[in-house]
Amino acid sequence: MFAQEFVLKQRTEILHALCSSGSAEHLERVLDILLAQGELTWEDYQNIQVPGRPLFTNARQLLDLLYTKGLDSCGLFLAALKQVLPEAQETGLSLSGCSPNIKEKEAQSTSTTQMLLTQRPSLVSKLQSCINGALQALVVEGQFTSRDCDEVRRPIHTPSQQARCLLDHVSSKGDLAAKVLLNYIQQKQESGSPVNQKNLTPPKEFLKYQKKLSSSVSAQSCFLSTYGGTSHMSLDDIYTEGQLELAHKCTDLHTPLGLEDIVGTLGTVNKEADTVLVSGEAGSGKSTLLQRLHLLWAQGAALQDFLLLFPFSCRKLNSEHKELSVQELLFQHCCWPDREQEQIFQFILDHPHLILFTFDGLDELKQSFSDEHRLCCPTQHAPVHTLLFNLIQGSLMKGVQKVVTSRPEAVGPLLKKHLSKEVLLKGFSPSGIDCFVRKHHNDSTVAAKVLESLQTNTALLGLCHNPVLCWIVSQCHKELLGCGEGSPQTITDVYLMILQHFLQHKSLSKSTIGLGWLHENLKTVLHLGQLAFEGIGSTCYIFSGIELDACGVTEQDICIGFLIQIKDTSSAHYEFLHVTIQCFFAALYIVLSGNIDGPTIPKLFEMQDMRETGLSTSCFGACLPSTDQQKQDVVGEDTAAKTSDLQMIATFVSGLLSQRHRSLWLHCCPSAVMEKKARQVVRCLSKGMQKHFKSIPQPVEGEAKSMHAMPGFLWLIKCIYEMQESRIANNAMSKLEIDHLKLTYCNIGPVECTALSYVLQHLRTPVGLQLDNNSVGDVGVEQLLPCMHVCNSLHLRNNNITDEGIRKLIAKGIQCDNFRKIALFNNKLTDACTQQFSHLLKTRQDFLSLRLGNNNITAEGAKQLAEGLKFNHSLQYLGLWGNKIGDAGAEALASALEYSKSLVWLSLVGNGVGTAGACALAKIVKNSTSLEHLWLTENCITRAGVECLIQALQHNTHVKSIWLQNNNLSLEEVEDMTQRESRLFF
Ligand SMILES: Nc1ncnc2c1ncn2[C@@H]1O[C@H](COP(=O)(O)OP(=O)(O)OP(=O)(O)O)[C@@H](O)[C@H]1O
Repeated sequence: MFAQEFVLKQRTEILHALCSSGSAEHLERVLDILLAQGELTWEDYQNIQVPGRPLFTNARQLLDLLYTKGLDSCGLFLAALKQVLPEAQETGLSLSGCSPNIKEKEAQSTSTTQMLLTQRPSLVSKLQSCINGALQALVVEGQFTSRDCDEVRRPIHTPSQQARCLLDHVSSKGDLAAKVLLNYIQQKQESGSPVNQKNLTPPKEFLKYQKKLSSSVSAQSCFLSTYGGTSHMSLDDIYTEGQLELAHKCTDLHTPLGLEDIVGTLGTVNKEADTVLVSGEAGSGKSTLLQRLHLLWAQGAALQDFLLLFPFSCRKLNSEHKELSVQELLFQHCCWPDREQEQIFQFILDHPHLILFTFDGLDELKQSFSDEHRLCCPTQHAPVHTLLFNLIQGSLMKGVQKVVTSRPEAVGPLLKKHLSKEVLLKGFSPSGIDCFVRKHHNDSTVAAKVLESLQTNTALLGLCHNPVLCWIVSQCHKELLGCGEGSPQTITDVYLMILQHFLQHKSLSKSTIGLGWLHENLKTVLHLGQLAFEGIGSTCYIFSGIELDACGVTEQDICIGFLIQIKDTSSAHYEFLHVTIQCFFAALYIVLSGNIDGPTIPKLFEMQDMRETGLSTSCFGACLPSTDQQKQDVVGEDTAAKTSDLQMIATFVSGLLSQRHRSLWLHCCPSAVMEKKARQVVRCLSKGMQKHFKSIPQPVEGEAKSMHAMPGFLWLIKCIYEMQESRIANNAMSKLEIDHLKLTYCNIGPVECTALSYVLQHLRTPVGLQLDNNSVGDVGVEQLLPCMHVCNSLHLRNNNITDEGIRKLIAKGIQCDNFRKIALFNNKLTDACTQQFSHLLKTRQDFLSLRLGNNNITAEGAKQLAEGLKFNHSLQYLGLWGNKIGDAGAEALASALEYSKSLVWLSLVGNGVGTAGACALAKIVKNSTSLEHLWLTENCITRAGVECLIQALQHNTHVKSIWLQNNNLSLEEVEDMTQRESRLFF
């Protein structure tokens, strides 16, 4: 059959092959090849790839065009299709007889930009793994602006789409940009492959093993388990970039951390170690991130410096009770070599730097990390956890790179010693939430409605920064959009929503209306609850059929969808969709089961105290039914995961027993029992808070009474928030008398801000709230508004806050009489927010301190601030270090502050104010009757500028110091001027 006729006759099959996955990737790869071949012009390409148009329409457009172009074009298309989708033939599309594989055009004597086109397919593949590096090279060479970078890095793009977008941008910039990019890729290739990988020819059997491992990794990682029982969603289609940060911030990092940076050298603090830790809260996306890395490696799109990648799940390793050697661990748990095992293993031992191990969920391992049992010999047998700990330390198979994930609680100092670096995964950014919701919903109208409803419920929006909650909200969009006023506010509300969603959608009886849905499914909830509860007690997240039977879990219960079958185990084993769902069911069991006795709830809440006092946390075992002696024996192991799980269960128990959910349990449990359990929770929370308050040291005379958060404080606050009863919050806080509450480096995001604000608004006396170095963000700022009236100062250094957050914060702050100081260093503020501050200064004649250091404020912003300062008579501290106000900004401030009677301290360090700026500022030095300290370090000021300041100082005795380090002054000048004026500091 001629190619043209084939394209016409098999049109439906071709369209199906190209588009049925829902992902645009296949079509785009075919287009890449045709562009490279010159078969499609740039104009053709743009007519086909119309953004926002359905994928099928784009594909049809391509087929129509090819048909009109004729026989050769159709032939080349079919060959391209065969190259992109070799498996298409198995799905009924016969491509045999089509033209042979296409090779990219040799780079003829074309321009460099044309080379981007002719080599497009391979460039797309190479670039995916190094987008950030390529962007940085283009920025450094002045070819790209930060706006270009943002365009390319739009989170809605998959890595391959980012690569294409980068190529298109570079093409539009011309030959020079193209040259920079091609040079970068070449250098990356040369330096990227370790020296001995370049000339390395691994044995044939090794290459076969590599292929087998890679296809098994690909098969394991291409789907997400949370979509397992509900719909089909490939990881490629749903994966959304999370926010990654180095635990030890590195100052020269200008671009956000990318996936490949996790294993790169960036941010390494211990060069001797080979283990990177990715830590993050439950549901922050650690397993999904590893899954993404695995898939990219298997697709050849990232981590190509590693010949083999061995993925391990600590959850699964828990069920390995035999002693193994490392060789058995690798081959039995990841991929079995069909031949020449010894040869393959020897190759691995000889080239450790070409091997990557990943261990997901170290916190779920039954044993806590220890370095007691040393092991160096790869053939020696040992319990799996001993092998794992020795691999992490590098005593076994030194040089193999390891990536380990864990919740933060599990990371003790013992483990930290062996880490090359720690990367924090902080869930989705606001744009990540947007992107995820759009990817989750095929129907863009539904996505828009969900996003709109999140904008009107910022407490819920805050929760969606956690991907697992974002997934639930997207999954339950119908319930969400239908609930109007009563839309979810707390974590418990969100999990109740998914409970209702699954029970009503999958249960056989559809008659559930009103609140009856829970009562009708009570048995299922109790069966799953018992399984979850006992599992947590014994650090068990995987359940056999026998264990399911023991808790009465039936086939029908499984069909509801909360339990999913684990694929790669010999007999049927199940796990909960996510560990947070297991915790939720355990909490439901505590609330609903008649088997739960009196001390269970107090014991659950005492966990935190015990951890703080160093006691064993195995008491949860004592809550288990007394018949289950065998399980109680294993409960002795105290893992960090368990503490985190128990905290989460306690949070859910608080929410489930809150007054507003009581009606749900009406027909499920005697109300007297419910009341009793609720009273227990309230008592525990009140006791916990009292204990915290008692621990606050008495202030030294003359100093503020300050409270530093202790572990557990935020958790207690979150439990109080779950109860949504202001009486409880009021009782808890009204007795607290402190001047300053310090919660720095506490991993506070929007969710914690919501709870904090809910509770703090009940304080009787105002406090200084210090939240420096957290992840508050604009959404968190909005959550803090209800407690602004009790904050006399607010410290939000380094919290990812933008002008948008400030707009809302200041609009509220202006109305709060107590609010007098704000510190916002190291955020993302620009001139756009200075108008708000100007308004604040004009309106509030009692405002004392404004610190905006290290943001992006320029002369325009300084002029705006000056407008407000002209009318302000109270401000004492103004800090603008590390901005870019220049001489024009300095002049504006100087005019506004020249006769200030309040300003005591002014910092303009590192602002490029220059000599002209210094001379202008001399006016304040000369005429202000209040100024004491002026900071002008690092400002390119020359002798002439300092002379102006010296002259001004002659008129003023109030000024105590002017700091002038690192300006444009010679040693002689410094010596001379120091002698003339002792208040100058160089
Ligand atoms: N980057 C992401 N893109 C899309 N969905 C995600 C992403 N990260 C997480 N999710 C969603 O959230 C769910 C939970 O994420 P995941 O299991 O990776 O969290 P985790 O941090 O490993 O949790 P835990 O510590 O409790 O095991 C996933 O199953 C998926 O539905």
